Amino acid sequence: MNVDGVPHRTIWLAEDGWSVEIIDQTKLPHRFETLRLTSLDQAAEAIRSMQVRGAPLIGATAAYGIALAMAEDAGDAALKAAYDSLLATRPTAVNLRWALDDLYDLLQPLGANARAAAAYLRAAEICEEDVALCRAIGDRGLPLIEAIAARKGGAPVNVLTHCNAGWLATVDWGTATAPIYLAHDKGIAVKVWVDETRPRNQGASLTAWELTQHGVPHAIVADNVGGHLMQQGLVDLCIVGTDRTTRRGDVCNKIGTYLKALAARDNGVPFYVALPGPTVDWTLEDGRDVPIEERDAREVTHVTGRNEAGELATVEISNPGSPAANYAFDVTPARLVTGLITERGVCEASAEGLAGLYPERAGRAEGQGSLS
Ligand SMILES: CSC[C@H]1O[C@H](OP(=O)(O)O)[C@H](O)[C@@H]1O
Repeated sequence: MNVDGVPHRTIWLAEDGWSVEIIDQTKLPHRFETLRLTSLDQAAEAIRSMQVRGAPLIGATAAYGIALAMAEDAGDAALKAAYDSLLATRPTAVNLRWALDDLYDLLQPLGANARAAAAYLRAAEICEEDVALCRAIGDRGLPLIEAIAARKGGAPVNVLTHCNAGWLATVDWGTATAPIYLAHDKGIAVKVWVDETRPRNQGASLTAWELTQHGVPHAIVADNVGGHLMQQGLVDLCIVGTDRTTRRGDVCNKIGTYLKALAARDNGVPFYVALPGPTVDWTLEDGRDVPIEERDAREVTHVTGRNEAGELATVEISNPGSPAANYAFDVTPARLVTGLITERGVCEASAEGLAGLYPERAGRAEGQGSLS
């Protein structure tokens, strides 16, 4: 999407043809800085430190991480070590394992001298595929917003979203935001309630920044406000992203998503989840089996922002010495999900719904072991 009017993606091959550039999302919204990755370790650290984040973007970065590793050493041991190193960065987004398996299955049969070129080619393909998948999610989700707009006779469609499932979470377009961007570009009045999304504040710092860049009306709200907005009839639709959705439609997403789904159900607000095919984990049935990342407690006890002097600073916001728990994701059971917006269409959050859109994958899933 555009940054100050200039088209950008979140990750791209540098002009030297081998290093990889990313937007350093830990600096947003106060600094727009790009970072050049020149090694496997830098790619792994970019994922681990959330310089890049969001399931599809994590997958794309991992793919380029393998390519960077192959550029240095394309031997069997190096390939396996790169796979293991990147897999260990973050446990929840299934796109990470999906991309690593894709690259490994492609490269393992090749001779070492062919692996680097093949890896870079496939990483670029994964990025292009993600852009197309997310754009298609926009097309598939747009009618949901249009139908509400028609009912409201021109009054804004109020959409609540959680965390950042925007173009910063993908290579471009985003998942939850793709229908919003298309509706806005089509002249439909939308207003986005942006959950700040503690503790990393991806909503307040990333989604709000994206929407501002695109000119989409929005308001940041504290995470605990959403239920009140729904009770007051101020939310017409919830659209969130996901890091891993099981084959029966259980949705693992940023912590707090489950609570929003409960409030939506209690208030009759449609609750949709937007995802591309690679975010479905066909090997898992029950969402309670999805590995939930626990991150550093310091992300809860401290916050980074811009001080009065305009400098980025980190401050302690909690009682010094008090322990903190930092669960990064939760699972929304399929029964609370109105529908899944995928690049192939909108379906029920159920095994039948997903199998109907992805018959070739549902069939293969029988008997597969679970992905970690
Ligand atoms: C389109 S995937 C976006 C998904 O990823 C975010 O998690 P994180 O920022 O920790 O990578 C969040 O769960 C979003 O919904």
